[in-house]
Amino acid sequence: MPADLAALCTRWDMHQMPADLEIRARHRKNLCLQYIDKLLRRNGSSLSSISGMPLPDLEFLENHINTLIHDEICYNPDLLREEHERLFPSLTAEQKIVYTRVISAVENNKGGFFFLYGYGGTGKTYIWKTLSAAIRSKGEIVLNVASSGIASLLLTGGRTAHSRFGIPINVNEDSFCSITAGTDLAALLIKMSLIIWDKAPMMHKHYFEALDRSLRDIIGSTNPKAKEMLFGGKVIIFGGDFRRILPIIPGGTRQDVVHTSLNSSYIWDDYTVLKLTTNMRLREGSDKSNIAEIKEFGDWILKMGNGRLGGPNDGEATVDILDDIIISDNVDPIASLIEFINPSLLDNLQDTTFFQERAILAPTHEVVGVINDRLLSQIPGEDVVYYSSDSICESEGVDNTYTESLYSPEVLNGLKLSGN
Ligand SMILES: Nc1ncnc2c1ncn2[C@@H]1O[C@H](COP(=O)(O)OP(=O)(O)OP(=O)(O)O)[C@@H](O)[C@H]1O
Repeated sequence: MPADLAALCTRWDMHQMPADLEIRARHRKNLCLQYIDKLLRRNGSSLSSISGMPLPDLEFLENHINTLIHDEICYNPDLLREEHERLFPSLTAEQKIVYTRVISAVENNKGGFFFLYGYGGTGKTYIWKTLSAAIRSKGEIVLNVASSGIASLLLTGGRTAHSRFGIPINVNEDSFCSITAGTDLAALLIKMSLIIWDKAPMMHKHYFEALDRSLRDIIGSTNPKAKEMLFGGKVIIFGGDFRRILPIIPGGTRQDVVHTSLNSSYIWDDYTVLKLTTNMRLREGSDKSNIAEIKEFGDWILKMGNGRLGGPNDGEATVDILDDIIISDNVDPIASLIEFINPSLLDNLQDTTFFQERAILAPTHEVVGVINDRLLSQIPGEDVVYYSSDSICESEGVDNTYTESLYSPEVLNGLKLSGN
């Protein structure tokens, strides 16, 4: 939080407003404060929690609507209907079954917990988009979340589950999300019709259990029956593939990992599994030159996930990796990887789509750091470092100035945490 934010407030210019809208200085200031408050609330804070900050006038507070709900219902219904009309007819038979089951559960309003199981390319994201368009076009709320930031980018209005539900970083079997009754977030959760949670299997079961307890609590405050219902009687659909990344337990055994998975949770007793089995990346109309290659890779990765490569094994095997996904440069593999993903980097620096179309994924933050440093060293000009956060989350139990002082911005910025 910049220290001169209060001064900044008074200088804020309404250049974002339509030219024909004349707003007097007092109104301008209040709109500005309301806007900053909205940004803060999206990130679990508010103007009132920062000492010395002015608040919007009561006049504006009276008109204040729940910005979280507003954000979720402000989609253009005509565009959503068009999108739905485009996507729905092309759903395959198995995709339509998923769609119908979920839509029926939402319409019945009696809750439902689904798991959509399908390996990569079977069209899970396609279904999320179709479901979201169908429900949002009616003015209802769909919360699209994913277990990782990068996966959440694929969803319309997607957020990480952590930030959307205020899930604490350190959870245990008794944890709750940081959602307080009566807040904007609580009202959003009471009002929403469907939660879509993509790439769910990579999260520890305690995250889902924390959400279950919190929803029962929050929704139960308006409807006592919800306390006895899974996820407070809301419809929730998880998606993913257990062959991919499971929860990471530092130093954990195979049994530890299995024990922390979603399907080892008490919530799994009430699930309905829906399955997708057709690789839509190989459908008619796909780029023919790539189909054979995609099919070969798809079959190989599926066998790998099913433990069918490297002969009979009990979870450990020596597997031959396909030649085309191996970096054969033993001398400077990082440089080769960067060159492979970003060919002619310097010639493409001004091309705005160049970096949007490529990404290097790495298993740990250390490796991300090494690759980043190498890549940045190739780009001419001075480095500028922007930190995403330099204060500790209140939900982590930092409630006094002494503890806060232990976590200075320098300490926080020096941490290399696991996670996504
Ligand atoms: N019914 C469909 N009609 C046309 N294209 C489809 C259909 N279903 C999926 N696709 C396309 O197939 C490709 C793969 O689908 P999608 O990304 O939804 O799969 P996914 O299961 O989410 O994959 P991953 O798990 O790897 O993220 C996408 O290009 C998508 O647009």
